Amino acid sequence: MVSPSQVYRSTRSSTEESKSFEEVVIQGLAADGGLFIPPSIPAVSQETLFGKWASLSFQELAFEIMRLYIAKEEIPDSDLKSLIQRSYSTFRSSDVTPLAKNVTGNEDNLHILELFHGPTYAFKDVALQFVGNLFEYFLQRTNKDLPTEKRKKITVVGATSGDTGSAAIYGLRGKKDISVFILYPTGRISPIQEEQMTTVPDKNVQTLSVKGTFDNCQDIVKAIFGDKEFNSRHNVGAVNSINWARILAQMTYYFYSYFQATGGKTGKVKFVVPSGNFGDILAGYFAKKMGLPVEKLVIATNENDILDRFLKSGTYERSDKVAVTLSPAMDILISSNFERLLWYLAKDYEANGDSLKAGKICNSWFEQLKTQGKFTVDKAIIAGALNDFSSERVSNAQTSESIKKMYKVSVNPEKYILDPHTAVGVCASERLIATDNDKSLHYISLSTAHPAKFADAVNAALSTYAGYSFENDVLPAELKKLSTLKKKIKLVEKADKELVKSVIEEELAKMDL
Ligand SMILES: Cc1ncc(COP(=O)(O)O)c(C=O)c1O
Ligand SMILES: N[C@@H](CCOP(=O)(O)O)C(=O)O
Repeated sequence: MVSPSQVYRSTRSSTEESKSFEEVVIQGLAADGGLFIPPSIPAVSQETLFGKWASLSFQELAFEIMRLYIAKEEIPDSDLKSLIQRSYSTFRSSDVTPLAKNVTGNEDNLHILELFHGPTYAFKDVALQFVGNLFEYFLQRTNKDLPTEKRKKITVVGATSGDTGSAAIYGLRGKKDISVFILYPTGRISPIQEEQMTTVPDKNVQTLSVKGTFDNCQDIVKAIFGDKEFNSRHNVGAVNSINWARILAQMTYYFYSYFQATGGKTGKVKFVVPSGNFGDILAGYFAKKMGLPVEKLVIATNENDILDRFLKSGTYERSDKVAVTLSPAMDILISSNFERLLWYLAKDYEANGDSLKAGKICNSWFEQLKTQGKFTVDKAIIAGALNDFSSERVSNAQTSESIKKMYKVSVNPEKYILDPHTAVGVCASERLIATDNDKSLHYISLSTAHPAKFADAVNAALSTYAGYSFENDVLPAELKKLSTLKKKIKLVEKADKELVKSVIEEELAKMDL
């Protein structure tokens, strides 16, 4: 039987309509512009968590979690297990997401959750290796026994500020019946990120370098999903965290690292998450709501601080201009996934648990955002959000200082090198350690990328230290060789939906898949 957490609805819908897991993965964004969510979050008992889940491997845990959100009728146990095994066999660590415990060695209980051991050295691999295999699985099943001309094909269109793009490309390269188009803002991603995306020779992949910002790219992608005619012609698929499967796959590491930090027991844990589009920390929210006893989820932002401002004021307001920071993957004005959290808050604190009403409320907020550039929520909503979240804003200078400090004080291992996004989280963690002043708390600070991806920021912080060498200490051989490979980039001179659509059609014809 299909359980309530295995059917989905749009955050903006006020009708009874619901969708299956396969439908939401393939469709990506709801037709009304909302995001898909399971209206009911499954509860896991403390006995199951600490009596069973605490001793599972990463892959076993992923299976238990995903099973709660995907009906057996859609993916049988054996197929789901094999999808999970294949997805994490590409990681360089047997733990998939290892926890560097007590990096500062003292009694801070500061643990760094290393999420960068996948093929593209960023946390996105944890979800996108799985999503790539999931697309392939659903398409193979749909196309089984169909003649070539009748096969369903998917055109993936994604926006990136650097990391999603390469993780999506590595998850989908060479996959049958799938073409991939990734939009990124020209000049606003790091050289290694650009090399990772543009040196993949597979003919089903094309990167589009768009003159504009990440938000321009993300807006174009969402508008393309809303373009009924284009969408029905090309079956547009999503790899951004608007795709529910991204959030689902990220839940595993919250449970797994919690058990590693506490030795499999109940403990006091805060997760500190460098945040931009709110996809990563949202997975932590689901873990908490499922029953993982987390004290707080801490949103760490850079100078693009819409989330921090919202939690402090109750107003969600788009700034006029994106700040260029040392953590460019978080240079985002609108946090796409925040809409999912707002739906649960509306349901719990304004709609008396009524999903249809929550959709109506959410829809009116996002209408206001579109027409007035902002909306304000009731105090009860903010109070509800503060039960689960707190936030910290970290400046460029503090980010750089955090990289330096960790290099100097780390003992486990010594001279630990943070990427600038991770440094935003670590800076926030250190503030909390000082203000909480509670030795029983564990701080799990999420490390979202390998430092090699952000050479300029890391070198600017560390190059004056005797003995430090980026080439020897930071850069993996696999990334070193990228600069020697041929690049495949298509420049898009204007951030314009129609122009992007025509480029995609032109390139699709050339791919001839
Ligand atoms: C390295 C890195 N850190 C942090 C983030 C922020 O994560 P999220 O957008 O899920 O909040 C991103 C981009 O998404 C990223 O690439
Ligand atoms: N920081 C991201 C931006 C896209 O976010 P997503 O999580 O919604 O895919 C990136 O690196 O591209």
